[in-house]
Amino acid sequence: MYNFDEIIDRSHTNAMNTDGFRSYIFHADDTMTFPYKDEEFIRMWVADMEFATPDVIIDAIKERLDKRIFGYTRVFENSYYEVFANWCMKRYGWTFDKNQLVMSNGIIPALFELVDYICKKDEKVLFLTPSYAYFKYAADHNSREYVCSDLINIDGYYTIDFEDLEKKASDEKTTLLIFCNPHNPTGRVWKEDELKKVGEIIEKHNLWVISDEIHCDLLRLNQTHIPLGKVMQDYERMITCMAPSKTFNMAGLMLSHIIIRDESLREIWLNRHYNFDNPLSIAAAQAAYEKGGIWLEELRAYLDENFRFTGEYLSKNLPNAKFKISEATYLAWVDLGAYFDKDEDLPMFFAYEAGVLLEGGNMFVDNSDGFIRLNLACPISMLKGGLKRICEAVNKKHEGTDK
Ligand SMILES: Cc1ncc(COP(=O)(O)O)c(C/N=C2\CONC2=O)c1O
Repeated sequence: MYNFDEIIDRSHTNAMNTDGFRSYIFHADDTMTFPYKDEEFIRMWVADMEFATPDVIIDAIKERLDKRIFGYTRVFENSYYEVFANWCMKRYGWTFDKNQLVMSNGIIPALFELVDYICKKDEKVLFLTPSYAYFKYAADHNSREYVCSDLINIDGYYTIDFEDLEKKASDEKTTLLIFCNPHNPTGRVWKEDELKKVGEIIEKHNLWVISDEIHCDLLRLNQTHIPLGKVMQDYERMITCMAPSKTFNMAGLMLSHIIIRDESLREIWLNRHYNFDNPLSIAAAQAAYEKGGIWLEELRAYLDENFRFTGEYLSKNLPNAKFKISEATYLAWVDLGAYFDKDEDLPMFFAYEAGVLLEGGNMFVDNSDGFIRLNLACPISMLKGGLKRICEAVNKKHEGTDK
């Protein structure tokens, strides 16, 4: 049994989570002050976990350290591919040809590059909203126009507006769909019928599609991930992005898998990459997929309980909040529209009034006003403290009103 209740001190580790919030959330420098000391904040924002990376991964890194030489390295041994391909087959019933796999030190940098390789200057990038903001930034960074298709929200359960998606996909200048599967921030796990409809639209309009599946292992226990590539087995204009970074809390090791089916696009990528990788990251990733399954199942059970607790706590203490337990990710997407005006800066409110760092609607491109996103990948004691502060701050704001 792993101890997910353990509070781990992350100070002096150059963690984005503890040291990067002023610039990332508030676009401010270190002179920005709050009524709370930095160490007094309860951090529920950036998507990494407060849990120790699995011991099997740490042991693999230590074993590689004992080899004592860290020269130029890339994945040469077939065992790496076999371990990852086996993981995909066992957990998703899907795999891919070894020659389609390239490595990237992150999915964000891969998105930034792929938009440039795929979309001509006057072409557009399409994605669903609310959205992880880096889909927008990948278009902005490359001076490509982006187009959003708003998801339909019915009492906190989000579905794809296929009519709107089709309409936007039919624009001949829209050539790339960035598809988030599972979806951040709504937590949806797209089902086979939904994926088939998306696939039909992609094929009909001959779109390129990047299926960003970074959250695909962080499922509630009753969910199963279906890669888009499994539904579109023969579609060449597809890139699938996966990584151990979210699953095993190793984003700082900067290793992700980009599976590029189209040979000419893969050639462009390889020609632009001096593609060496960090030997410690390779050792970590291989151990994760080879031996991390037991830890992952215990993590999933712990997260399911954190989600259950969150649902109960909010319904008791913030009855007008709308919240559906995410089908995947460790991110809770909570509609506080009943308590705040549309243009309220929610991250600022909760940092000042509750001492909680969280991400808020205006950080998810569009179709997200009045929402907060809470990272639940933390010990239950931390979660209880964060939820208590959040609810007290909202209720204090509304003291004397009927909300
Ligand atoms: C959908 C999605 N794609 C890519 C990434 C980042 O990939 P990387 O470059 O690390 O390989 C994230 C991380 N999501 C984060 C990170 O902090 N807050 C979030 O929502 C993500 O949610």
